[in-house]
Amino acid sequence: MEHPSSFQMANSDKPLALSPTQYTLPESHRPQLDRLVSHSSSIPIIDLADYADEAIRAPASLVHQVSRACEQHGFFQVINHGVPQELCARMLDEATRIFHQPHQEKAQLLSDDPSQDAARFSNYHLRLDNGASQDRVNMWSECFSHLWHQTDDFTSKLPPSLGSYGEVVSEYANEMDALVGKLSSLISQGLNLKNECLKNRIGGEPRWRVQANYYPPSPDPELTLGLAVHTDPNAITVLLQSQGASGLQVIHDDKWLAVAPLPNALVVNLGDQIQVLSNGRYKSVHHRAVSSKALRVSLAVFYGPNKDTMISPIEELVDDEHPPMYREYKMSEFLDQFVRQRGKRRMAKEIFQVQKVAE
Ligand SMILES: O=C(O)CCC(=O)C(=O)O
Ligand SMILES: [Fe+2]
Repeated sequence: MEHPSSFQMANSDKPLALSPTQYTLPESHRPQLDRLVSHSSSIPIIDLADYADEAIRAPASLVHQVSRACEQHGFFQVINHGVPQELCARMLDEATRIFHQPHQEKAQLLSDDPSQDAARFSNYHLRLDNGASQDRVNMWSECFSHLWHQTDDFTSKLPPSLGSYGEVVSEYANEMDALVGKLSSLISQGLNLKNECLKNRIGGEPRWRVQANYYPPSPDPELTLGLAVHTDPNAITVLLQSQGASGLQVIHDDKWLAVAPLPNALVVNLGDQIQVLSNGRYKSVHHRAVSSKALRVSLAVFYGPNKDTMISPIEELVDDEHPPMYREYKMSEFLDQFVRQRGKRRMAKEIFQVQKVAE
């Protein structure tokens, strides 16, 4: 058995052993997998077959399904989403391959700086409260992330060592652009807004970030975590996950709900900016990735406002009965907060919440 040292988990060809200090969660932070709410219930599954063009009004039943999912779960899966199945498979293969590159190649892109926009490998951690015998625990995962721009030279900005990853992610991200267009239109319609309202508020030069997550088989899934509980800081996230092992869990009614990988489905979740723009009507929901005995790979595409964009609740959603829940802020302010609270259960949007005045 091998103890994974810094960032070589995906490179080991032997089963990994748990080092007691680096990756083992103290009892107070273990995932308590046996307390999971039953696998029979899940997040909504929404069929997009009847919605091909973001500019047209969607059938009322579809808008209703999306709106209910956004209000009640903040998460749903989409099927018949228009992204070719063969491309999704290639994308996951490429993501898996880059984690298997020789460690020396990956080490050159290793960075602990969360504000870095260029491609980087990293490993998340959980900061423990003062007084615990250890102050941090590494997550049982490796991540690779970078910004994506819809420009011709995007792939040339990625390190050449990544090989064909660049072309595939570019093709995939173009598909995400089309899908996110449909999703933001449906979400706008659910809020009784014009189709293009959310897209306009997020802005003509949105920030797109891609993050591949590699979760190696864990010797004891009860003692490790793939990704600690968090909400996404962007507007809309689309997650592609490998088949087989399930790992994503979302909070629903104060309980953990597992999001089973469905063939040919993509997981959609709302990020913090939709909660703010919708004046609290649609929820950015806490989620985490738990470990399992099998390998799991996922690839998240994050769509959100760029750093210069001003964000505040949309005027049409504010009235006497629904006063603004958040003050206006610049997205860079939000991201600064997000980085500052790293390793913790973040409360970034709460910083911008309008305090209720006691009557
Ligand atoms: O891998 C997953 O299921 C979750 C990934 C995730 O939440 C993230 O990258 O923000
Ligand atoms: Fe997430």
